[in-house]
Amino acid sequence: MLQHLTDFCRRFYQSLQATGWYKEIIGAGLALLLLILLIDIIRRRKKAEKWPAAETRADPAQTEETSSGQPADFHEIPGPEPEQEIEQPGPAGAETHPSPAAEPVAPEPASLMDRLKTGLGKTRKSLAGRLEQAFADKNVLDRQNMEEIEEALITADVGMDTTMKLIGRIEANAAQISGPEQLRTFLKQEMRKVFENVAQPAPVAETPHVVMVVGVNGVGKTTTIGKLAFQYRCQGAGVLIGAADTFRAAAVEQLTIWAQRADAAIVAHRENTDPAAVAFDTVEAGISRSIDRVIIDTAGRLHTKVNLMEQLKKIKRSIGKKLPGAPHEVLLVLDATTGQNALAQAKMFHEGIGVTGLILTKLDGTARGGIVVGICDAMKLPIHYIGVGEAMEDLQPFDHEAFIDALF
Ligand SMILES: Nc1nc2c(ncn2[C@@H]2O[C@H](COP(=O)(O)OP(=O)(O)OP(=O)(O)O)[C@@H](O)[C@H]2O)c(=O)[nH]1
Repeated sequence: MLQHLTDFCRRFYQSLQATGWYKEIIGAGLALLLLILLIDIIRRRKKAEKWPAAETRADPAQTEETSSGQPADFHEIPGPEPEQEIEQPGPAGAETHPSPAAEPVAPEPASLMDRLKTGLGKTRKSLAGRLEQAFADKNVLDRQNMEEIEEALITADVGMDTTMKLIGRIEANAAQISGPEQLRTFLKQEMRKVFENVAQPAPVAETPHVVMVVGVNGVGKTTTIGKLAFQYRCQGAGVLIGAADTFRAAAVEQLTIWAQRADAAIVAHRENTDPAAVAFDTVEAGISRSIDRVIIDTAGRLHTKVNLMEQLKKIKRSIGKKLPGAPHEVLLVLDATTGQNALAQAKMFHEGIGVTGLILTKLDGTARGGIVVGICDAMKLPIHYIGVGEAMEDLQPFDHEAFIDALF
């Protein structure tokens, strides 16, 4: 064999020599090789710049026949390099271990507060400015500055009902308030009561902890799921996302990109597959692989005649069928810039499927951050997270003390 190869090479070299321009051919071959190498290096650099986090993807979901009886048509994130995988589960009930990539990366507390303050800057500027203005030429509360305070709260989108409650409390305590500083302290104290009057998010007690995420289109649901997955990964949890918004191919693609960036696995079926089947299969994969957190994305609008709430109820039932007691949370994503519209959506979803907590996004882009107080007061639902920017780290666990401090 080696002999044949050597003979072939010798004959090829001799025939090249016979042509008289063999040097040019070898030179051109080498130049072509160099060019290919150069293009490959540039391509790799560009890829690394675009998706720095995508190189540490988590393991995709299982690919065997789905529980819904369909052939496995998952289109998943390709598997990671072996050393980057989420550790495979041990026997049922065994503790799961995060992959090396899932080492907790605690965000710096100082920068969290800074980001919150920066995000709420517009609301703070408007609210604090108006409250200051109300006492510009006096140091007592009267009808005129009470009206200005009321206007300031309504402009910040605290909502009519909550504003009227706060105004009533200010009037009842008018003797203590003679300037903007005292008013701020009093309002902080009253807002604190609103938040403390609401049940706190339930602790994570079961594995997998299943979170169903709902909300109308455009509120930032996909982005929020990516950021949420990132938060969980930072806590060292293994995360599996179910792409149950199957009515838009773009939604699955977008979610897949966010999953890659957050280093989470994803289960996605073909477009128009029954979303309840995707949810069922995701929970099944989560159980079989001892994943800590399962996040189910859902549609915000349907292109068919199926009623959205009926669809969401079906998804919820299908999750519960696979894992009794799940979903453990139904989180509603609301766009804070839509003000009272967000409150209307909260009422609609809560009546329709029973929401357990809220996530308010885009608080950085609005002077109406008071909606957080109003919505919490009206719905008596805990706020789990707030979005204060478009970056991966810009979803923050809601801390009402930090929020109130950033608001004034
Ligand atoms: N400034 C800011 N932008 C945000 C925030 N959260 C989401 N966004 C932006 O809002 C836009 C919509 O976000 P998506 O995640 O695509 O919203 P969606 O609800 O999934 O909407 P569809 O894809 O239409 O279903 C994107 O440009 C996000 O970057 C936030 O907290 N602050």
